[in-house]
Amino acid sequence: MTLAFTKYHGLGNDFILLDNRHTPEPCLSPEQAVQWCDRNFGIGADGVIFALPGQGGSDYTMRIFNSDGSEPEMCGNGIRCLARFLADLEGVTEVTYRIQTLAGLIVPQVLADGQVTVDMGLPIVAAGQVPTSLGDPASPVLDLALEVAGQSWAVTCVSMGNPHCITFVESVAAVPLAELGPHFEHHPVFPQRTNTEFVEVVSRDYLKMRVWERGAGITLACGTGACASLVAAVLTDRADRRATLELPGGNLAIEWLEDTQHILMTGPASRVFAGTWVG
Ligand SMILES: N[C@@H](CCC[C@H](N)C(=O)O)C(=O)O
Repeated sequence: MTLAFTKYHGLGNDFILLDNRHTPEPCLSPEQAVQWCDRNFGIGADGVIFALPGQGGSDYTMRIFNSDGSEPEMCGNGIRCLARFLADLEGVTEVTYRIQTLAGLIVPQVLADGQVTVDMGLPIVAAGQVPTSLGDPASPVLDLALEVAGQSWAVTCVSMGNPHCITFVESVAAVPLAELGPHFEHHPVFPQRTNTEFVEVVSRDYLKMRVWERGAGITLACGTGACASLVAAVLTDRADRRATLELPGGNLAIEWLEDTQHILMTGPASRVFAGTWVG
């Protein structure tokens, strides 16, 4: 099979972008996505993103397969990369897209300075919709005790269309992420698994975050995770509604708007190389 692809990253969270605008189904299977994401035997990436035709009035549709082949509902760094990819294909430098995703309609705006601002929609905090079996299904999970790997953690759960479990710690550098991540990801209280963020509050407008992603493991950044972490920090009175989220791969600006209750995320999206798969 011969197929053209382009590699992008958002703060080191890297993706293979495929121009799939002419057919409604992804051109790769989940199994092929696993092969393409392999960093030794394939191209190497945290996921594969498909630019599909629009539906229901949207300009385009985004679908994504994680590097383990699972399909998440949304991807924050990924949708910035998709917006940049589409702008590059269309030869424009400033544009706003309406993108349909499994998490609903998401609106990225490509800016002239190279940044991309995304209206990430509404956060979801009712436990039953994250989803988690922790606490009362109709209420938020805020600093609830959860036993993981023989230790009790105070967790807060937020969905940005995909599930996130946020734990506030004194030092993110001290967290044994590779050891703890799989235990959180596959914990029985998360029926669809979960992304797992550890957050250190530097100030009410500056948070440090590290992430173990569902279906991808440790990544350098997670856009939906940064949004979920800001929401968790506001709900537990640790942060204000606008903050910088410092990730190992760089910084994101996140704001939870008072009027619409939508989350805005601003950050870069970088094109790295284009190639042809000949496997
Ligand atoms: N890194 C992404 C999240 C990608 C999906 C995640 N692994 C999941 O399965 O929910 C982001 O930037 O949001």
